[in-house]
Amino acid sequence: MSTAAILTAAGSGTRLGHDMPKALVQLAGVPLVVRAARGLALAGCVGAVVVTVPADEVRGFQALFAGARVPGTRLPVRIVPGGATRQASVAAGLAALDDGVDVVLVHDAARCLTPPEVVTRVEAAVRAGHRAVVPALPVTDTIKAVGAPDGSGAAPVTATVDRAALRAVQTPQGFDRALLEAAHAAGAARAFDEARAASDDAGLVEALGEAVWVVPGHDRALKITTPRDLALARVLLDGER
Ligand SMILES: Nc1ccn([C@@H]2O[C@H](COP(=O)(O)OP(=O)(O)OP(=O)(O)O)[C@@H](O)[C@H]2O)c(=O)n1
Ligand SMILES: C[C@](O)(CO)[C@H](O)COP(=O)(O)O
Repeated sequence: MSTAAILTAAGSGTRLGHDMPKALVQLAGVPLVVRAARGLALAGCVGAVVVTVPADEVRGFQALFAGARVPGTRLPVRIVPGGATRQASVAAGLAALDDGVDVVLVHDAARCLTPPEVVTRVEAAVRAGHRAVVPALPVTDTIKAVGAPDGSGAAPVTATVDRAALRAVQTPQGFDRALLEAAHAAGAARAFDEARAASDDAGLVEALGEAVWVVPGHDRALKITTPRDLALARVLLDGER
């Protein structure tokens, strides 16, 4: 039995605002998707990676992963067309896994600086018997629930949430394969509607009534969503040199 990763890279990157899919945007000369795949390879516990990509970009991504390996490593890569939502892309990745895979890590290409130790921590927790595991960080802002905005755009606060009980969830999220497949099958009707699709895979597992466990995440596992995130990632890399 082995562990595989599904690396989601089929998004367009609207909020980043480049004229190419976000996963192809370069950070210090390396596309985000290649950085993310290298992080998975460095962890040492992943035996294969399935990358979900925009349907019209399959050849371009295949060229990035020449020889169907993560560049600079021997880790095998399969490129598959993703779907209309992240949930649909993960479902497409699941369908492409080899038979011998029993643990699946689902990771965002957009979280391309995730340290390998986070990957190994999540995978080890699944192997230890926690069938659904997410890395996460405590929240540092005060979080308030709000109601509908009034005519001026100001929204009334309806509650202040106890932040001690909250966590901001990252990827990779790790799962027993059978559980993840059951969760995606049960949530399949939501997959093609962005408004109803699950924003993460653990949410589909929770909807089944199954337990999801949290392990420590990492500041560097930030999701590159906006130009500000990309600038922050550049600063983090510069700080390393
Ligand atoms: N249909 C989709 C949408 C998203 N993703 C992937 O899911 C991850 C998290 O999505 P997000 O950061 O929201 O990326 P985009 O959807 O590209 O961003 P935007 O909403 O700004 O277009 C990304 O690695 C993205 O490539 C995917 O594989 N398939
Ligand atoms: C999966 C995820 O990265 C966990 O925080 C997040 O939910 C993805 O959300 P997005 O709106 O698809 O970026």
